[in-house]
Amino acid sequence: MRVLVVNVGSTSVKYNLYEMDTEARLAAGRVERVGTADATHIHEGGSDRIDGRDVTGALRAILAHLTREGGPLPDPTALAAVGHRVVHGGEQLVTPTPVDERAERIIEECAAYAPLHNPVNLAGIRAARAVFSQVPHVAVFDTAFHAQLPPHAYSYAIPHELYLEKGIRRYGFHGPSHQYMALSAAEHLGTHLSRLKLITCHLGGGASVSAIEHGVSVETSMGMTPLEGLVMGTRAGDLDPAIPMLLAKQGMAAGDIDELLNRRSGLAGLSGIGADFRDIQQAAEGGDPRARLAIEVFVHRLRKYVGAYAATLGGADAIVFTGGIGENSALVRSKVCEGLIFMGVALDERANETKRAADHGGIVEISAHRAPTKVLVVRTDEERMIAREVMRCVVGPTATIRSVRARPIPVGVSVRHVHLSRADCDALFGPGYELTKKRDVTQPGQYVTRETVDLVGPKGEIRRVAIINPLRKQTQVEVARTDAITLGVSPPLRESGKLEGTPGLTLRGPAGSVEIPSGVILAHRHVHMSPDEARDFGVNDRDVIKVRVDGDREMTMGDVIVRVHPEFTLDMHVDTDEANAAGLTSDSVVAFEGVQEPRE
Ligand SMILES: Nc1ncnc2c1ncn2[C@@H]1O[C@H](COP(=O)(O)OP(=O)(O)O)[C@@H](O)[C@H]1O
Ligand SMILES: CC(=O)OP(=O)(O)O
Ligand SMILES: [Mg+2]
Repeated sequence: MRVLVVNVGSTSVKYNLYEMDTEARLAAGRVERVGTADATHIHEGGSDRIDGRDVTGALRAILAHLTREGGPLPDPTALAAVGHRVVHGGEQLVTPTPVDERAERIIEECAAYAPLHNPVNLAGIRAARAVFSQVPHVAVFDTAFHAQLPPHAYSYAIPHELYLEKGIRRYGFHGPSHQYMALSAAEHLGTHLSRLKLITCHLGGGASVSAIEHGVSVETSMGMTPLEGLVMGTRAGDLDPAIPMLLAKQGMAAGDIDELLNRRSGLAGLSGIGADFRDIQQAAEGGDPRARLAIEVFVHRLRKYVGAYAATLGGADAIVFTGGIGENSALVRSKVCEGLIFMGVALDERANETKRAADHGGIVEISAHRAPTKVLVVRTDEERMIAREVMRCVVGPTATIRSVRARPIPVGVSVRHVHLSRADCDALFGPGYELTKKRDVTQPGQYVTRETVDLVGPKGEIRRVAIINPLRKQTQVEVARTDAITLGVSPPLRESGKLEGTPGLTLRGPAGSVEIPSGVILAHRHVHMSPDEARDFGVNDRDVIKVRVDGDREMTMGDVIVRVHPEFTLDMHVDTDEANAAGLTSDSVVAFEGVQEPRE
């Protein structure tokens, strides 16, 4: 089932299209500078200027791109649902909600609490509902992951009636990102979430930090609105609440105060340069004192929260960083962690400087080897979390993949087959015979032929065995152990092409028989993948990995060899014995569990 996730920001529309059976990302892109004459759609194939004067225009361009000939969604009705990130749903909308008129109305009402986000989120929903009118739309709220904050964390120390009557309390935001960080950290550390205490820092345009205990958010820095807490691109974060009152008394209008604290403060206000951390970092390196101050205030505030949350949790097993700044700024991570040795934090500065989450399957450890508190950098994936919630909402809880980083690998069950050499093909089918194509197999350029051969062994024979073309240098016969017993041969477990010392067999075709002296193997299970996919998994060619098989015959399969080649597509090959033992078919997926042995 295909799910499109749309994340509409103030100036951009980001989207991801997933095949949720495997969580494969079929397309991803964004339209930048929405609302201007320069709206640009950036996608896998490059970038196009589009008519994106409003969100509807941007979504039309995205739809046209997805449904183009040869695109990932040739038939728009193949879409199962559209998921929308919505920042605030107030008290009424917390769990993922199918969008209808009532939901739209509540999101509109909550715009007062998230002025930078809800209006554009709603515009995105309305435009997408117009463009994709046939499918369900689901709103997934930033607040959901914080729904279990305890009362002592969500209550402000103001008259309790204000909570009871007006719902004034801490809600917390960036839920999908904090959840993703927690799940990734648990997978990386090989410990169940229920045994972990984590401090997760999402540092992007907006920034927030959460304390997560047993997988539950127990404290978070954003409040009633996404204005409280850390220093952000244009938002002030924490400040004495008397300041806006003073400004109001001096005649500043409420709308202007809102504008000041939401759009003209934070890094932009302190530095006078703008909201982009890269520009500020560059200016600071050039000696600009206001840029330096902006970074110092940013880091100081974050350290304060990290220390406070360590106290809240009674210590932390890991600190996790993500978001444009968290993922990319070694400077910020280094300054935040400086002097936190009292709570077990020590960075491996070299790893901090050089390692990138994106190059290590989305998560990388940058703490010193024996430091008790791990420091992790994660490439967040809010959209994947949202897509899962959409599936839960539309199809039901069983539809979602449990593993977090969920990197499922499709399975191809490889039935016994033969690869022929030119000479053996001639002997079996006649000189110069050209085998004809029946159907493609998953690896590009390879196909099953209409012709078959019989295998004749000392104990028995197996008729009409498939041939896979193109021809090879040496004939190779791949059988399952059960087949080998039938034939009366005893081939070793081998990788394709490694045929020294393997037993032979007789092949029988319409034009004659050949006795091959060697070439019979039990194919070693393996995964084909492209270099991009390998990078995504954080594995290298010839690494040995483990995968988990879910289902009625759940098991872990080790000794799976990774084979990387630009022409490979992601696919794990097992033989029929292995497939039957594990209940796998060619429609199954397995979950990547980790590297068992790196290539020596
Ligand atoms: N290499 C980098 N070094 C420092 N900061 C970076 C780097 N790359 C991106 N950033 C910062 O990340 C922030 C944007 O974060 P991001 O998570 O992409 O934004 P958003 O919250 O809008 O989705 C910007 O301040 C940007 O300058
Ligand atoms: C809630 C919030 O601040 O989101 P963003 O970081 O996308 O602005
Ligand atoms: Mg963000």
